[in-house]
Amino acid sequence: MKTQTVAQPSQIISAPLTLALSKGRIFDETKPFLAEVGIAVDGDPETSRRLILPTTQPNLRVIVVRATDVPTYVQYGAADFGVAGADVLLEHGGEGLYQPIDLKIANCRISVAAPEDFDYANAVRQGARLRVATKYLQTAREHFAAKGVHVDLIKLYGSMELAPLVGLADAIVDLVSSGSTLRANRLVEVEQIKSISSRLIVNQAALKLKRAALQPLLDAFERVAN
Ligand SMILES: Nc1ncnc2c1ncn2[C@@H]1O[C@H](COP(=O)(O)OP(=O)(O)OP(=O)(O)O)[C@@H](O)[C@H]1O
Ligand SMILES: O=P(O)(O)OC[C@H]1O[C@H](OP(=O)(O)OP(=O)(O)O)[C@H](O)[C@@H]1O
Repeated sequence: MKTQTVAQPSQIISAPLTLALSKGRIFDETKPFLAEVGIAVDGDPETSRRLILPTTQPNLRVIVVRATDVPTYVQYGAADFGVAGADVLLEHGGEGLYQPIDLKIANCRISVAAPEDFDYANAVRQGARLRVATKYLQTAREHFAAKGVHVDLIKLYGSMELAPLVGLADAIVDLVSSGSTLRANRLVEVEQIKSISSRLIVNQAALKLKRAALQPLLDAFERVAN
């Protein structure tokens, strides 16, 4: 990721825009993209309960939503654009969204993991029916269907690593980055399904109706990403 200095923000946003971000890594890792065009967010979602944050550019505000909700806000036009992980976009389906830029942030992978003492390869070979816990039902369903593995999927909303430790599931489908969460819970990654990074997503109608306002920001995001 490289940064450059370009035009003053007052010159570049010609209509009111709303950017949807989730707090944590997406918020933190999006800040350098805004800094590229001289914009800073006024407020910190880690310490503030405010969900609408102004920025140093009067025509840009940030809304703070759950990571899984970012595509929904953008799809319905409640936000003009946003940043969402490919994992979240795969589950959402991408309807109504234009996905122009891979920002190459929040990099990880979505994988199958199982307890160290579970012979996953053998279970698959023998055609066993596996119980798999995940919040990524769509991705998991497609992955196992493509392999011809029969699975019962159990929907969870977090802490997937716990499920095999207490007998809820044989395996999980979850995000892996450093691998430390798996190691801490004596799980091993048995299959990598897909590399994940975050994308800029834009409401398709906003792209047409607010193109002049959005384009300089899209250009700046593209410059920083590449
Ligand atoms: N350990 C990780 N390392 C790198 N990127 C990650 C990691 N975990 C998640 N991500 C990426 O960052 C995105 C946001 O993750 P984050 O942990 O902030 O939200 P979340 O808790 O998964 O979402 P929600 O609050 O909706 O359940 C994920 O969708 C994924 O693309
Ligand atoms: O391989 P690792 O580096 O351990 O990262 C993987 C963990 O990160 C994600 O969780 P979450 O976003 O809740 O965890 P984090 O914010 O603490 O990374 C994911 O659901 C894993 O639990």
